[in-house]
Amino acid sequence: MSVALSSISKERVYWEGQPEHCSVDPILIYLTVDSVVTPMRVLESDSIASVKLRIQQCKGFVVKKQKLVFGGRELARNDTLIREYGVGEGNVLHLVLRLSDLLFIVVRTVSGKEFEFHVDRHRNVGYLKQRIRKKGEGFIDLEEQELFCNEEKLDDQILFHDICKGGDGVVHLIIKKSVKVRATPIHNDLNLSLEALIPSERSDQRGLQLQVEENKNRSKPIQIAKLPPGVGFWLEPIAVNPNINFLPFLWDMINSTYEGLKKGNRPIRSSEGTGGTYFMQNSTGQERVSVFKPLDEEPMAVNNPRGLPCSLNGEGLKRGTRVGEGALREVAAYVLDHPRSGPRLVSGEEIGFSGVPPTVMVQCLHQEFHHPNGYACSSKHIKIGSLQKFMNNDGNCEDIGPGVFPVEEVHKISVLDIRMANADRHAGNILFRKEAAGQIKLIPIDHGYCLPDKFEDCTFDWLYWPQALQPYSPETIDYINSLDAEKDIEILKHYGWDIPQECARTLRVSTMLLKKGIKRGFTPYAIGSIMCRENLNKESVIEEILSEAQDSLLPGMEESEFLETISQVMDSRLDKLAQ
Ligand SMILES: Nc1ncnc2c1ncn2[C@@H]1O[C@H](COP(=O)(O)OP(=O)(O)OP(=O)(O)O)[C@@H](O)[C@H]1O
Repeated sequence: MSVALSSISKERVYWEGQPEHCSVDPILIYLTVDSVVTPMRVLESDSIASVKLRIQQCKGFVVKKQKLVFGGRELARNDTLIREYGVGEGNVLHLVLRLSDLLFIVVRTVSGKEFEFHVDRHRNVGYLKQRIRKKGEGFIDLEEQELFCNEEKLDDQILFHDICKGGDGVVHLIIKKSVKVRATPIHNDLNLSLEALIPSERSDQRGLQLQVEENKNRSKPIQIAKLPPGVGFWLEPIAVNPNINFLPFLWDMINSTYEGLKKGNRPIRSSEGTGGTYFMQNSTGQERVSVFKPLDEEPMAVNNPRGLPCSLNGEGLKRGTRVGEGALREVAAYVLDHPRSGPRLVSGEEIGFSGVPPTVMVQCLHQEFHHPNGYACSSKHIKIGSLQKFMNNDGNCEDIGPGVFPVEEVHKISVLDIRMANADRHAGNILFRKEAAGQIKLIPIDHGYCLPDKFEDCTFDWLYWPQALQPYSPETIDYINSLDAEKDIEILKHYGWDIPQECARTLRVSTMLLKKGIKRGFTPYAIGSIMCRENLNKESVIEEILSEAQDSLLPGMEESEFLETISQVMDSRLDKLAQ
């Protein structure tokens, strides 16, 4: 693979901690991040986890925020050796950083009093002022504040994202009355200083000062983006089947997103995720109402904003998926997440058994989306993608230990992932919310890699959570028994997705496995383990079952006969496992 991509950073080629006595010769590979290419030496026998650790040591990017991609495939298994993924001398690895949308902000007054806030990097300065007002009532008069950056007044509308271009940093604010401001951008962190007067200090006529300091390595001033005024937009649901009426709550989501755009509240691109994910705001701009994921910005798609190369053969980042089909799969996951009372078109209920947020296919036009080849307000630039309800949350499951999750919450996710053969269930794709009673609710998101046409990349982080070892409750067993893969395929067709035969087979086989598993009293762990590979090169039990059935496949055999064979092979394998 060619590496003449851009300037090569002058960092050390050799890693610190490289064992000198190492018997295996190191290989030279190239790491690209933000279009900067860094040569690095690693051992072919290094695991993905140790390569990530080296990247953390060298570049400071926290391991769990790293996603490595090579040859169009995510190097998702941390315990796998890089040579098992086929990485060799001279190859290029793409590093995608999943930055947190939350910034940690410390506001300090001149008297040294400190307040701490977690503020979304897409919030503006005005929003922070409101938070300060609530928290610091009585000693900070925000009416008198003026915030400046680089000697320019910081408008209330300016987003922290535009101030803090680097990683998920800590932001220090000091409030004063002077308008002198200095700003220095930094690589990972941004340190803002905003000094405020407490009432007794106001009399000394000291003013407000915002300083941006920190990171010694870079000195370029921050460019605060001056957004042009809104130039038009478009948002419309796509219904392939004109007989389908969108349920009222879906219209609410679409309409409030539309109103937000109409009021000029621009889509905000998430810092997390490998594809383009945009938070859509309501008409006041104070709330997020939906999340738009355009097809052409998916990982490996032509307009991916994270610098990932285009797929060469059309395969997506996970085996058995196609680039440009993520939105379809997102919608399919919602459509098939039936409420306990039955399919949504009958029950009309918003949230299904597993809690997938309401999702529809839309077309949307806005200049804020990624248009690397220029933008014009024309139908040529309309993007098609999934629009999903924004779910208020307190973070994702990577942020906290799984011990606090209720068993039923983990089980509902396991049911979804097994039947959809989800190839992207890492803990970051489960949001959590603390309910009023202190209970934790899990919200599964990001289903663009479900229903692959092969099981190779299925991985479930919950497999290693203690709740996965608990048996399913009778209610969950009833729900599983009510599932019908044939009806599901019909429902998808009704919604406009004539699912390819191989993906339909995945749905049939995984639903079959789930049902046969619970009949034998298997736990989510036992069923999930059958579906996931233990390591990269060892086929999973489900893959072995399919191969065995394939071997007895006769020319001209109908799909139904093939499934019958799979069923028999599966029975005998499961019976052995049950012994
Ligand atoms: N429905 C939702 N409600 C609230 N936040 C959401 C929702 N969907 C996505 N997000 C936020 O947007 C971020 C990026 O979304 P998402 O994970 O779907 O993108 P992606 O590019 O597919 O990511 P990944 O790298 O995990 O494949 C998530 O980490 C989450 O914080």
